[in-house]
Amino acid sequence: MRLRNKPWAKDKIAQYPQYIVPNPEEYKGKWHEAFASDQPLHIEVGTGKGRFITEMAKAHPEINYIGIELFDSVIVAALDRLIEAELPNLKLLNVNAKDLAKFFAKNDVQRVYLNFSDPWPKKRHEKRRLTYKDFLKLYEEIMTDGGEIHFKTDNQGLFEYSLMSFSAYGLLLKFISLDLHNSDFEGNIMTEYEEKFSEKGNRIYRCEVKYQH
Ligand SMILES: C[S@@+](CC[C@H](N)C(=O)[O-])C[C@H]1O[C@@H](n2cnc3c(N)ncnc32)[C@H](O)[C@@H]1O
Repeated sequence: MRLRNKPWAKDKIAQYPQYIVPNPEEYKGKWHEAFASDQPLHIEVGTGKGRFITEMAKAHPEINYIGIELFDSVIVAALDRLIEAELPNLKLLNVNAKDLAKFFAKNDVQRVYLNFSDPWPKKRHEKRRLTYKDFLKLYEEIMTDGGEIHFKTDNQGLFEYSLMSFSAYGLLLKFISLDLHNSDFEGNIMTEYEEKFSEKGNRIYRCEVKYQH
């Protein structure tokens, strides 16, 4: 079933401007004002129902987090988690990642998380993949020099494509696991999709890459 934006979700989102920022362009270059703290900022692009970003914010109060999700009918589930957890270091944006440069300036962000991004397997949809070169350029435009992308997926085709895309862009590979759940990687936080796919027996791939300037 295709997820669409829903009026009931819009109404709910409008009630919580302290959690789902209604005017993110106003914080471009000054996100510390939105958080009232100058901590590093990590964002998750395609946050879905928000389990990963909420648990990360609980585990790392010294980092500020923003979860970015296109569909309001999905982000309301992340909003419910945030209302429950009342975390001062987490905010959500109901926007399209292709507009990231409208909301973030160079040096605003230290790290981008991509978890179980939609694979868009058809070649003609390559530009929609969140690891396509145009997105890598966009992340570079909003990150500090040496900023990192942490990426995980169960989709072997998307993982292989992304490794090639990272390499072609000149990103430095810092970490790779071809079977995350059978590795000694510590501190993994499961996303909703990760739980679903690993219960089916799918292998989880993970890598960390770094911009070199
Ligand atoms: C397959 S789901 C994974 C959700 C979550 N990260 C997880 O692992 O459970 C991918 C999510 O990314 C969102 N998404 C895809 N393209 C996006 C874009 N351009 N901007 C914002 N969100 C996007 C989708 O709406 C969807 O909720």
